[in-house]
Amino acid sequence: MEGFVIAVDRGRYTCVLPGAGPDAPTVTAMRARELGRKSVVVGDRVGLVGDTSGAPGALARIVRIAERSSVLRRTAEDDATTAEGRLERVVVANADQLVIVSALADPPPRTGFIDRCLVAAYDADIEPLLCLTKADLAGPEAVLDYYAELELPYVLIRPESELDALRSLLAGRVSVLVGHSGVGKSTLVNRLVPQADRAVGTVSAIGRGRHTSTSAVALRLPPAAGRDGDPGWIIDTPGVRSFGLAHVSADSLLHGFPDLVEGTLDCPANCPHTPDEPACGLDAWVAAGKADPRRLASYRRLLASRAGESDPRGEPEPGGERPGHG
Ligand SMILES: Nc1nc2c(ncn2[C@@H]2O[C@H](COP(=O)(O)OP(=O)(O)OP(=O)(O)O)[C@@H](O)[C@H]2O)c(=O)[nH]1
Ligand SMILES: [Zn+2]
Repeated sequence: MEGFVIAVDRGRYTCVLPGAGPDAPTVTAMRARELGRKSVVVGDRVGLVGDTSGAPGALARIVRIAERSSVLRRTAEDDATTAEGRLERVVVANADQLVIVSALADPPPRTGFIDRCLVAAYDADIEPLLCLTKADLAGPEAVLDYYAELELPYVLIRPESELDALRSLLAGRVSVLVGHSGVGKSTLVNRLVPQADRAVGTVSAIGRGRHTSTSAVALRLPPAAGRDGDPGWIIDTPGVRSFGLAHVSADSLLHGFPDLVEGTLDCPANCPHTPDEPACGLDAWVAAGKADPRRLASYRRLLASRAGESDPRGEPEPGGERPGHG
């Protein structure tokens, strides 16, 4: 039997069988020994044997993991020079889209976080979608201006707005949602999947027990009125507050900044693109108005945090870096 892993909890994997309807029971499985050290994560397509009836107490075994079409990874820290920094985790397998949820106000948008997510998305070969919430509180102009050079798809969310545009972007695909605490991600998940019942306004899981649902969960989207076909799946990732990028090479980091790529064509071979490299073409590129200087600053901040030079947590940026303030 083929299964799709929708949740992982202490060595037990919850799977759904493709073709089984939304009301079919889920199958609980454990890993078979023959899998060795290979980890099974949410989004994996697996081969199941044993009792796949989904009856209470039934336990199936995962004997095979299908080749993954994409792998979203994160590292605990950014610093590629330390063992802790290199500790790499697969967050989700086989996602098609990374939905970066950012509030337009309360909390204000952090383009440093969004840039980090974009690097992770391009690195994983997952399409990004910018989901700007709390559009009732502030306009999107400053954020959109910052990303003007990128063809970054986006949707705006207000409390009373229809979610049709978002639903059509989610249809038929597996989308992972990431966002900082308080941006309205749980509110959005509950609107998209009313039966999900995700906790809203819980402030943050930080400081609580580690077991307070910090692992990823895949939720089946309900059929949308007037639309046929698979409505898709969303994967909520309550535990992912940031993406450490130590596993991403300096060159791959640049893929998160497509507006800067052309500016490196005249760089010397093996240019580190750092501010202390006088021959780096990026300074001239920005000086010539070909890209926004804030974009280069953000790229170099990520480069530096990877090299262990600055704030290794890479959490929010220093004040004044917000769009429209730089
Ligand atoms: N004005 C406004 N407030 C919103 C909107 N969406 C969510 N909120 C409020 O923002 C607060 C945080 O929302 P949550 O959904 O809990 O945010 P979260 O991103 O899930 O954060 P955690 O619960 O910490 O994971 C709540 O008080 C929501 O009612 C919105 O579109 N507009
Ligand atoms: Zn360079």
